[in-house]
Amino acid sequence: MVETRAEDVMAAPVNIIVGSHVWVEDPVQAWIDGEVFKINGEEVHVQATNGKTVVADISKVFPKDTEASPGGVDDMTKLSYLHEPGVLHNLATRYELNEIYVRLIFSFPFHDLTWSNPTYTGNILIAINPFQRLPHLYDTHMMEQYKGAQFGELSPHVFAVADVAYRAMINEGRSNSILVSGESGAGKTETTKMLMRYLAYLGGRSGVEGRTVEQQVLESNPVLEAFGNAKTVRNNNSSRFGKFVELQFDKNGRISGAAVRTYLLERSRVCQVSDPERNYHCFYLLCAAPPEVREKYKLDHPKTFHYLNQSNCYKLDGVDDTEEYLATRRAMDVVGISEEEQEGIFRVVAAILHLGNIDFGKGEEVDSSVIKDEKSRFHLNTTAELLRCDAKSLEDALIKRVMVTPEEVITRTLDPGSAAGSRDALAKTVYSRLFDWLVDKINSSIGQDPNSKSLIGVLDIYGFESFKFNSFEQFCINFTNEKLQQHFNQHVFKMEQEEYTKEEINWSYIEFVDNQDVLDLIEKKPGGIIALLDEACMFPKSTHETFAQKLYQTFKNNKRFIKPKLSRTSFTISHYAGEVTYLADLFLDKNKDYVVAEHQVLLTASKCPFAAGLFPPLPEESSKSSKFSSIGSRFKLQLQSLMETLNSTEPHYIRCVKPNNVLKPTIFENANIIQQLRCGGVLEAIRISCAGYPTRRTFYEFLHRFGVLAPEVLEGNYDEKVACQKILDKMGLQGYQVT
Ligand SMILES: Nc1ncnc2c1ncn2[C@@H]1O[C@H](COP(=O)(O)OP(=O)(O)OP(=O)(O)O)[C@@H](O)[C@H]1O
Repeated sequence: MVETRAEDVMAAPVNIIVGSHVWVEDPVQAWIDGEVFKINGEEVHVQATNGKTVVADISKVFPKDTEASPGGVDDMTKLSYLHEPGVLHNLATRYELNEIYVRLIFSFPFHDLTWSNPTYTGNILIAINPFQRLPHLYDTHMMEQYKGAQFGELSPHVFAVADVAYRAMINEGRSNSILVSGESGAGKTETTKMLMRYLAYLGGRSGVEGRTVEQQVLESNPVLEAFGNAKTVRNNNSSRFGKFVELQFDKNGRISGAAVRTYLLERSRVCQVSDPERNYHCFYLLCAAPPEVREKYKLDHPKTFHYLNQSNCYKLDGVDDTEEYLATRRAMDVVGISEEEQEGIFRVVAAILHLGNIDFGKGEEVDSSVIKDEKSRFHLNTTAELLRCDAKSLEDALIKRVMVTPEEVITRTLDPGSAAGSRDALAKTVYSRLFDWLVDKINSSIGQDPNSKSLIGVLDIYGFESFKFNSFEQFCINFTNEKLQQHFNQHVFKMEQEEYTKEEINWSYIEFVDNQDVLDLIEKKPGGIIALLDEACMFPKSTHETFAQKLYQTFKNNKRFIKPKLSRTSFTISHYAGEVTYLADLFLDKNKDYVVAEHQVLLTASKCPFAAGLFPPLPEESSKSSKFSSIGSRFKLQLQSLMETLNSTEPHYIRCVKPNNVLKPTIFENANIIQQLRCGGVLEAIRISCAGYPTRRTFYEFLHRFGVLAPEVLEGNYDEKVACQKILDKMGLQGYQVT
């Protein structure tokens, strides 16, 4: 078999001659194809098929495969030229035919072209969101087909990934993980659900009635979605948290337990929504509940609530909130949330809405406030009723702060702005505690299998983000992606090296982008950004400006850190996927992770066991000691533990791609997709792959395709292998291997 390195066959300028069919860059289309009509030194003149004439540097001109299959190929490594325009064109061709999956197999010099003994390790499945239901792709018939099918025999599919992970687990007794990534709206959650359905199908108990583990796992999705998903500009059903679902299997390959871990719920959404987005689904579905429920909670149309009416969007196309309410209740039944608990949950949700309607006016004393009017008083009383706490205590907890000094106890009042801030802080805390409670409940009700030796984990986590304005949330998200990228690099790199050594193939060190320096910049202790942020949060006099100055000083010579000119509070990190500028303005507030003592006391004393249960009394010690906890550091620890779990598994990668920003079928935006392939590490994987030996051909295939280059060789009566060697020598190619 002949293996050629990508550089040798694809980008070599020597291949580009007048008459060559090529790809050239285009500011609008990203890449356009055409024919070379003139070459002037390094300058290549191309007549593009869209009528344009383009002059490009020869290093930016790539050969086009004129013999490419009109339907595209299901595996990128079957492309003759594995370069960016080729990859993009292949995806576009397939997407047009509603073939939304393409795989990229890392190129190891397996001799066996039938792929009868491959591992799925090192493959990436690229999934392009179809933005339309394709039921035939996911029905039971399809699941039956993929069950135990030889890898590569059927088209690429999420089921194939899950099937390989499951088989690998059964056969080798190893844990596996499937990492699903992509930007918001790319299809991660849908993909994850499909994976879970298929794994439940493989590892479920057929014909068992009642609440099985697999049913509970599947039904935990609608519950988590009702409380953790919202409509955003980028996705009508956007998960505002990261999720790792761990399915545990017994020795017979049956699902015996499961655990859900969640990451960083977006708390600010509870009290701040911008048009045309929505708050979390649960608020709207409760406002659309049957009349007796709404009456009980004194609910009205969402537009009457401050936390919902900051945006004009109340309804979602094609979604009936009343039906969603009932479906959520049913799902809660299945996952084992009792009637009483459900009552408590919705009472808390309603209380948050009423809480948001409490406004404050100026009090008589300086910097003090009062409940603004009768309407606010009504909502204050209703909130207290729903939370089963004393209305006066609630009022005090919102507008007063008690400070205990060694000498005396001082009561300080808050001005109306601070009181509103205190109200919002309470709403966010209660909501995030509620969400964590749901996750814990789902976990305890599904149950863990302590005897399970192997698991399959599915990670559905936010992809790299870079907006016009980026804040602490994007910082944490991009930190996550740096971690995952490092995991990916290490895995692929290690694996390639092992394969090459096994095959006794000469290879040079593949220089891949190592992002350890970015990770150090962010998480190193002491001295990394998270550590400096914690320090700033602990120091009472810090402001976002002093924090930013500290960063500028500390990382003056760090090549991954840039201080933007003219800015006093923003900083830029050079991430693996590109530069992102963060506004430090809210970093300190957003990093602080403490519950106002007055809020804690208020809710601990609630007569509603459910609400009080969300605020267990703090152990004596921790309330006294000033042990500092921050969102950033806690998240860092969570990520560390996730990485440890992932490192003990065999990973499989699915990169979801969002083909357009209008969320419509059939629209394929080249530049947008290229950007995602870059951020998602796909192009990097191709680069690593190209540095190896990605193009594999049997001797027969090679002779058939390239024999024309040396007809005399074909005529000679050579052994196939020798003939291949002669062709390669004649063409002066270097870096190939014949094995
Ligand atoms: N395989 C699919 N078939 C049909 N529709 C899909 C598929 N994948 C995604 N979609 C559509 O795209 C929408 C967005 O997908 P999804 O919610 O899975 O994105 P996401 O990557 O999880 O986004 P976020 O990060 O915002 O949660 C879905 O609501 C659905 O309408």
